[in-house]
Amino acid sequence: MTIIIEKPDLDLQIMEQKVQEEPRELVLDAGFKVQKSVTNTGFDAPEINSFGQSFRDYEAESERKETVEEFYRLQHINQTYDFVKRMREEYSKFDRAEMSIWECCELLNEVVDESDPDLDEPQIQHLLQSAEAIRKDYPDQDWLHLTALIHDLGKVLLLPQFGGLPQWAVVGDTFPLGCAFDESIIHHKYFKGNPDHNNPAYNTKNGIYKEGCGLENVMISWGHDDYMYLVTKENGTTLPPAALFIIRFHSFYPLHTAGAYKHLMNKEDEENLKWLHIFNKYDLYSKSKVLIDVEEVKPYYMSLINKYFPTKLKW
Ligand SMILES: O[C@H]1[C@H](O)[C@@H](O)[C@H](O)[C@@H](O)[C@H]1O
Ligand SMILES: [Fe+2]
Ligand SMILES: [Fe+2]
Repeated sequence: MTIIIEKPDLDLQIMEQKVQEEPRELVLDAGFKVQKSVTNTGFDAPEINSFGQSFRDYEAESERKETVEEFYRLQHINQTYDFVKRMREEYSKFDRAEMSIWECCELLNEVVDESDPDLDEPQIQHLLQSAEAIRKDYPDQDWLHLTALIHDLGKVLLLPQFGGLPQWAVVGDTFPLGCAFDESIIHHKYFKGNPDHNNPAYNTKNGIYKEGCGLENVMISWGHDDYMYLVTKENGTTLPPAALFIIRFHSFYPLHTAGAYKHLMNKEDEENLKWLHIFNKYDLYSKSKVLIDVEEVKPYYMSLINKYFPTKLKW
């Protein structure tokens, strides 16, 4: 069956205008300390998370610190070039489920992410919180609302039906394989236990890659980002390329926040990275204890899902 879906028109200039506009107000949490954003994306980023700490502070003493650090120890030891290659092959069969995007959102009700120092709510709340926040500031970019809604759906890999992968193979920040692990990666010290770290083919700045080869050609640690990117592509979405880029690289903090690995980017990546920078603010700073009423916003997101995706997808 061929499904024809109207192609969205993506106007990059709209983004250029938006970035210069005055920030709008976004109240995330009652009594939350809200700071005028240091970024110019029109989003008031809160200074502290729901645990009273700065966002992404991996050294702060908190109830989650130990769990998060142990998570990164395992992730850094086990994510190797060969592992990622095997996982990509395995999950490119798309033989685990047939379901709609919304069904997958509901599955995420069961999932809690052990790598995240800022959030311990069910993941469906994170999807809706980030989508609603970005929708408020970019009302005309409906593709961006939907991208936010789906960006973490790959976390279903944690569920038995999708292989029940361990947390280190699903969540957390990502980084490239096949070249040196950059110092900016959280808890970098644990890479000492990774076999690739001592492999001369993989431990130089460029490793197996050529400068400017394009991120499309770079092997990235396996997890919810790469999986959801594969699923989205395979099922013939009409979302624009920037959406796929966001999905695949949203956890690539070493690149989008620390500025590492830029030598691997090409021209197209540079354009897409602008969108990822915008997206990242909403992904990170919308995490809050004020929950969204799922049933209330469902009709809006259903309309976007129908616009950009087939009814059932292969997972
Ligand atoms: O802990 C978080 C979480 O797992 C996010 O979904 C991911 O995108 C982040 O990069 C990661 O650090
Ligand atoms: Fe994520
Ligand atoms: Fe997220």
